[in-house]
Amino acid sequence: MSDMPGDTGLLAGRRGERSGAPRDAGPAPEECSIVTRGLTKRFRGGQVAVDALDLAVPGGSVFGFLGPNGSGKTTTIRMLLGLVTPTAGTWELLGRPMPDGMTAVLPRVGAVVEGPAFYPYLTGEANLRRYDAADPAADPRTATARIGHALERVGLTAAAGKRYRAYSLGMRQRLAIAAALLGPRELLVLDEPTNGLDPQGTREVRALVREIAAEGTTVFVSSHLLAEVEQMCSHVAVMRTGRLVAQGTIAGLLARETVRIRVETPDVAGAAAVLAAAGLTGIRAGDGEADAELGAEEPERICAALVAAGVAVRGLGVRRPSLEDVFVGLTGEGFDVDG
Ligand SMILES: Nc1ncnc2c1ncn2[C@@H]1O[C@H](COP(=O)(O)OP(=O)(O)OP(=O)(O)O)[C@@H](O)[C@H]1O
Repeated sequence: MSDMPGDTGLLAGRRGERSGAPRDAGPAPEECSIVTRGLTKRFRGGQVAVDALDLAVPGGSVFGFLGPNGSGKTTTIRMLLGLVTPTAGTWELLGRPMPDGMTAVLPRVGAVVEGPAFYPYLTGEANLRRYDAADPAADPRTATARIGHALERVGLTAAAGKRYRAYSLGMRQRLAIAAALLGPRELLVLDEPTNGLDPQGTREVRALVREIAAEGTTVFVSSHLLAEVEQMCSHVAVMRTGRLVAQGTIAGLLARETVRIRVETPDVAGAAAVLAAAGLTGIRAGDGEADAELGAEEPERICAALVAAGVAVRGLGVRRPSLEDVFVGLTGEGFDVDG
């Protein structure tokens, strides 16, 4: 998704405070499915759950809304959908200012926010039929086709006649997504869709999210799992205690970090000299290994230079930064990947 608007990592908050912060303003608001400005929620008792949030979710993106438990993700999603009233700030969904545009926009938005209430003794299909019948905008004459299509979209056609209680956790979550997809949706909002799922269920949901996005629906998905967001999303925003730490494309955020080359060798001094001669910087000579910032240099050229210089190479590796490295760099602390 390299043609996304704003294909650079963005620092959140007041730009320019941090030296070297990109000054890219991000995607234009009219290209965004979700825009928030200064969105804030202070609960009674004074706790600020979401603090002056500025989000820009480009249309067509799979946008990961990442943060540890309690960082304000669910509260944000509930504000976006009109389930919680913000204390301050404004927001737009699909180009319409909220909450005024709610009635017009919400039919174009699918959401799985709380665990959906499905009847265990009904089949998946019958449960969807109940959901569909409860929607006053849904034409009952086309219900069967709509339900069939939703089941097909989430890969549950073969299991449509099974009772919900016999569904695996992954199938249950896929049924919840099917319920959110009963109408044609331009935006799908999922709050921690893989929470509590086993690895198989997680894979199913991840694949489904990618498919839905490939069909053109913008997906806004919250998660406390870094690796999951890295695998599933084109964009990410990171929350920490109610505040936005960073947002942008994953590629853009990763590009901020340095790729390093590491040489395992008994001749550390010789290796360091070759790395320096190749013009690499940030050289570190350790116990049995030397490493340096690779920059735009090609690892195979470094390998050839080491061999040509007679340096005995036991191992050679290129370390590409992970999203976690980015967050450590941005926040100065680690991210609890397991929540
Ligand atoms: N109704 C409420 N009244 C008071 N405080 C609340 C309320 N709802 C949430 N909070 C608090 O606001 C903060 C943010 O909670 P929120 O549920 O939005 O975080 P989250 O990132 O979605 O975490 P989780 O994944 O655990 O739901 C938390 O400290 C939470 O205790």
